[in-house]
This record gives sequence, C-alpha cells and structure tokens, in this order.
Amino acid sequence: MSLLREEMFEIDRRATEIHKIRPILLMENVALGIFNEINKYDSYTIVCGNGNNGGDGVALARHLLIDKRDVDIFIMGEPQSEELIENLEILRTFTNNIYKLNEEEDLVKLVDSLEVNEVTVDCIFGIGLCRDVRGIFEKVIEEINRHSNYIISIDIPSGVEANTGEVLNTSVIANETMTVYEIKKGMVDNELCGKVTTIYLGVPGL
Ligand SMILES: NC(=O)C1=CN([C@@H]2O[C@H](COP(=O)(O)OP(=O)(O)OC[C@H]3O[C@@H](n4cnc5c(N)ncnc54)[C@H](O)[C@@H]3O)[C@@H](O)[C@H]2O)[C@H](O)CC1
Ligand SMILES: [K+]
Repeated sequence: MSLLREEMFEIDRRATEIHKIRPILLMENVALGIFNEINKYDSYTIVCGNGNNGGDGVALARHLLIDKRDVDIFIMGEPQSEELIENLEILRTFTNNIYKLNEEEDLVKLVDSLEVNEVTVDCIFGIGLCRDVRGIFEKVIEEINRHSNYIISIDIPSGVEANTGEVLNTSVIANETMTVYEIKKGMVDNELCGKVTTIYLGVPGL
C-alpha cells in the first residue's frame, strides 16, 4: 500500500480533530520511532527545514543527545511550525550546537559537520514540499549529497514530490528513508529513497 500526500494529511487531521491527539504527540512518536531505528551511530548532522519535517529532526536530535551521541543541528529559514518551535525551545536546553543555515557562508560549517559525522539526517522537506528547490536549499542538498558519509532521510528524500516521485529540480539521494506511517506514492520503486523503513505514528487509518 502507498498513500497520497492528501490522504496522509487527512489521517493527521482526524487524529487531531476527532481523537484529540495533539500534533506534538505525533511528532514525538515519529522522533522516538526513528531514534530506535538509527541510534547505533556515534555522530550525526541533522539538517532541518522550517516545517514539521524539520520538527521531527529537532525532536530526534534531543533523544540522540540524551543518549550521549554527538549531534550538530542546522536550521534552514524561519521556523513556521508550532511543534518545531516548541521542540527547538526544548533542544536549546540540551545543546549549543544549533546553527542557522541561510547564507552561502553558512555552508562551510555544514560541510565540515557532514564530513566529520557518521550520519546525515535529512529533514529539510517532507510531504509539504510544494515548489522547485532553488537557491540556498539547492546548494545545501548538493553539499549533503557530495559530502555526507551516510544519508538517512525523514519521511521522504527532500526534493522528491510525494505524490509523483518527480524531483523538483534537485533531491537528496538517501541511503535510507524512515517514512512516517506508510510509504507515499512517489516513493514506490524510487531509488532515491534507498532502504525504506516505516515508522509507527500512533493514529488510526482512514
Ligand atoms: N501525520 C503526519 O504525517 C505527520 C507528519 N509529520 C512530519 O511533517 C511533515 C510535513 O510537514 P509540513 O509542515 O506540512 O511540511 P514540510 O515540513 O515538508 O515543509 C513545509 C515547509 O517547507 C516550505 N517549502 C516547501 N517547498 C519549498 C521549496 N521548494 N523551497 C523552500 N521552501 C519550501 C513550506 O513553505 C513550509 O514552510 C511530514 O513529511 C512528516 O515528516 C509530523 O511530524 C508527524 C505527523
Ligand atoms: K526529508
């Protein structure tokens, strides 16, 4: 089975509106599920966008830090999602290794981190990707592909359109993808995803 973006958002909406499960709880379920799958490495570079995909990464970063791993966190753009903002506030009590990633000059620190750390976690865009990837986002994705030792994407490789699998100008090429609840249509037979693992979300289906 595979899902359209709209079906995933509907599952999410029902969980929140009918079952009163707050979005921050869903994000925590996802983060813990991914933590349990990937915590075998010592060091991580986590590259976050400004939506909920980024929020998953920030919540994951907290669990890795509590588990004594080395973690650098990069945040792109101005945080928009409430759950990302809340998780960032929590994360700041655990680490100072949180870096802005908005200008070309910020790429130096990113490349250094990608090369030093064992794993890159890609949480720039999930199913909310809605236009071509350009500018600093394009550059960051190119650096991730060029300099990472091993890439794990959260939900879907950033740059891949969730319904069609089309690459919107450029995309992360993942070794593995930890996808939320169920694979998305655009991930079916898509080599950009690498090995795919489904993460428990804790909500009923449609
Ligand atoms: N029930 C669930 O499915 C859950 C999913 N989670 C995670 O949340 C993301 C979807 O989050 P959303 O906030 O809707 O979207 P994104 O984070 O993917 O991105 C939105 C963000 O990015 C901007 N944007 C979109 N395209 C571009 C572009 N080409 N260039 C620049 N910026 C772009 C957009 O404007 C927004 O600001 C899902 O994938 C899961 O990972 C929850 O954590 C748990 C519940
Ligand atoms: K992603």
